[in-house]
Amino acid sequence: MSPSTIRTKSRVFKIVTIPGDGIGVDITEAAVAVLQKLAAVSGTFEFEFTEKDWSSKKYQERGYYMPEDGLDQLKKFDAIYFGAVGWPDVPDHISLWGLILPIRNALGQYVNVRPTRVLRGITSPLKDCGPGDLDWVIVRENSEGEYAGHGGTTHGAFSHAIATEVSIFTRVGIERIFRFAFETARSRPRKKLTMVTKSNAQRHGMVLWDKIFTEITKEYPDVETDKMLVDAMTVRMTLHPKTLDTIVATNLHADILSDLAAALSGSIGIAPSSNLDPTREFPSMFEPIHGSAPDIAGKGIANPIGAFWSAAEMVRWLGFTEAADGLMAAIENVTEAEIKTKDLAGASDTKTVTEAVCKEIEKVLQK
Ligand SMILES: NC(=O)C1=CN([C@@H]2O[C@H](COP(=O)(O)OP(=O)(O)OC[C@H]3O[C@@H](n4cnc5c(N)ncnc54)[C@H](O)[C@@H]3O)[C@@H](O)[C@H]2O)C=CC1
Ligand SMILES: CC(=O)C(=O)O
Ligand SMILES: [K+]
Ligand SMILES: [Mn+2]
Repeated sequence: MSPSTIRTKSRVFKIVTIPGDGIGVDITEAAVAVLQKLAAVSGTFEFEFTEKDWSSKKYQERGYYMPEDGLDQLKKFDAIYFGAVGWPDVPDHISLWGLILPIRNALGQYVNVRPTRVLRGITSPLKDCGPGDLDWVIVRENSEGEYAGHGGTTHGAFSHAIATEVSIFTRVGIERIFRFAFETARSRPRKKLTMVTKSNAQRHGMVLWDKIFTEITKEYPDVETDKMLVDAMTVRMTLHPKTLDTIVATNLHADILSDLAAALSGSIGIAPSSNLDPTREFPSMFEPIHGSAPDIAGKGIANPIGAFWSAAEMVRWLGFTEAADGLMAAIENVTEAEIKTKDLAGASDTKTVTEAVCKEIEKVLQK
């Protein structure tokens, strides 16, 4: 079959990949292989991948992470697949603010969705916590709050150095993230939303956060709600995981809680994230929640499951629910068969897990 005949049968999605640094490179390569297999087996869509070499290594060579028109380049694609950015020889605030944070901000990706559950075949560090006992979606505010980027440093070289890091909370930003969280909660069987705050100590931004939550709650009478202070939330997540379903939190709080959630579900290497522009004006970006893991980079042992789950979420966002569900089933068949990386107490490397998932995709989707 010539490429033109394939194109008349299926939709071609233009995906830009940014592998970045460390294990970001390994897991992006693995995710692309799995996405290609999924497209081939499903036959209803195709991917055309373009890779950008934007990374800390290139930053050191060229003096920039993205070229000046980098954000405009990204806007031409249907979706962005991201690995991780950050490397020990570049300060972490330079790498984050050179690549990932400008993308999230400039492309209107004000939501970061981070689902977590105990997959089949994976053991939670919590006792008596199997599949179904921990099944959460963390909705992270992804555009403002503690990561607004406002602040400055003066007298930096002196003993009286001063630095500010100003959290920004806007009515527009708070309303839109709560509405998204309520819609997410409403779409899930339990229709339950827990709001995380710290309005006891943070008496301005978090008080506005709480006030607007009370207002928006009235729009969703069918959703059960409760409210947790973030410190106590860590206790509830650990001791009473079954009592939680959908969770909404600020940029910093959700960043921390989602790493904890991943660890409680078995490993940080499993957890996915979707940086979404719900208006769909701009492309959304999909990436595992973990970073570049310099301690295991180059060893071929990174867990690719978080990358595959993120790929599944991308496929779902593009409108292919059956293929996304099929990919998740393939992943869980592989974890259940004990084909797992070291972080999950397994003995398989990245490549072996990737090949096993590709094989399962054929079994699950080629009926
Ligand atoms: N979105 C992004 O690009 C993110 C970037 N970072 C950056 O990544 C760099 C490293 O940050 P860390 O705090 O060490 O966090 P990290 O998530 O890279 O690693 C934390 C620990 O988890 C392990 N780990 C992470 N992913 C794994 C996987 N797929 N399989 C097996 N083990 C895995 C690592 O080996 C390490 O022991 C920093 O430069 C940081 O700024 C951190 C988080 C997100
Ligand atoms: C930067 C980071 O840690 C995150 O987005 O999860
Ligand atoms: K990442
Ligand atoms: Mn994080």
